Amino acid sequence: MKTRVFIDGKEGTTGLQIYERFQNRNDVEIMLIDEEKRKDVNERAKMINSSDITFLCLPDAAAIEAASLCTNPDVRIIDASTAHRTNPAWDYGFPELSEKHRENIRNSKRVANPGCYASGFISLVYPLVKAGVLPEDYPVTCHAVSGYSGGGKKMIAAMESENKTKEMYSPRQYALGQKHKHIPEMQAVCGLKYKPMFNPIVDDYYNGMVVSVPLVTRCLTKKYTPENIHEIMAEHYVGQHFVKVMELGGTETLPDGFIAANTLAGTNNMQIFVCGNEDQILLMSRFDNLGKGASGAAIQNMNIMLGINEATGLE
Ligand SMILES: NC(=O)C1=CN([C@@H]2O[C@H](COP(=O)(O)OP(=O)(O)OC[C@H]3O[C@@H](n4cnc5c(N)ncnc54)[C@H](OP(=O)(O)O)[C@@H]3O)[C@@H](O)[C@H]2O)C=CC1
Ligand SMILES: CC(=O)N[C@@H](CCC(=O)OP(=O)(O)O)C(=O)O
Repeated sequence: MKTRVFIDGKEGTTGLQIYERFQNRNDVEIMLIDEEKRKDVNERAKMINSSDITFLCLPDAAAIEAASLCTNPDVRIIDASTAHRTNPAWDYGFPELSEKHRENIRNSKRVANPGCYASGFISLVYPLVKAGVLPEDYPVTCHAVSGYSGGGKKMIAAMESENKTKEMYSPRQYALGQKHKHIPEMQAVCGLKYKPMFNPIVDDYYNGMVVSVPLVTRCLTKKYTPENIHEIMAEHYVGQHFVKVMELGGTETLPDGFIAANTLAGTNNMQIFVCGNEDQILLMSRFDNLGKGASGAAIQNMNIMLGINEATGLE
């Protein structure tokens, strides 16, 4: 029997990508809502309650509303929005973090898909807190660059409009007040005592991102070298299909010393780099904000929930 899937917000950036990634799958039946009724609460409630799995690809308020419309206890929900990521009643959809995360997702009725920047940050910080390398009170800082599709339909329209201003052709740093919506999940999932400083930059290309976390080795729980950190990261992600720890220093992958943010666009892969020297270590995570940062991760989570190969439809 096919899995009946409803995508609430199918006309948006994430919803459309999920829909497109299902096109070659014959184990899934996509439930289509009448175009004029796609924002009609009663019609959406009907669709949600007659699905096996519903994806929420909506602004936060609409995602909270959609979850409250679900009265059928058998329906499983995967929410791509920020709304439920630190809600303890929901499971955080990052299966590579630990066997427990994967098992929780497998058995879950409510999965919160990680934020794109948060995915990169957590992929770097979580293993080091867990291994006791990074003290919980470390003053973590993070810089990141994203393609403009991360801003959804509105930003895409602005970046592709004829009225694009001169500034929009250059990288633009934002969230200057340190209130970015991903900071709470970064702190909570990693178990950090204090909020990380987070400095995102959006640039003039469609998709792909790099998230960087610098570490000063004298402030770690003891003196660690890049080799030590690389070994810990490699061990943490050993055997993972989508998350790979690259060679130390990026010597083969980045021979010219540049890390471009768009090379994994269109994939669900994530590459982790450990660079630097014995005083200062730079950790970087590269992936697609629309892939492992959104729709790819959402489908990977669905595959795990269905008990099938997690890479189904994602190659
Ligand atoms: N873009 C990205 O890289 C990522 C986005 N996300 C998250 O996923 C969610 C969706 O983001 P994204 O796809 O970028 O956003 P978009 O703005 O591209 O799409 C949102 C969609 O939801 C629709 N919508 C809005 N309100 C309602 C409602 N009440 N009922 C039904 N549909 C509604 C919109 O309709 P209309 O077409 O009329 O505007 C639009 O089609 C957000 O919470 C976002 O934060 C998560 C990870 C990455
Ligand atoms: C470039 C850009 O604007 N990016 C978005 C984040 C995209 C994303 O992942 O948002 P979710 O929280 O829904 O996951 C932002 O900074 O708000």
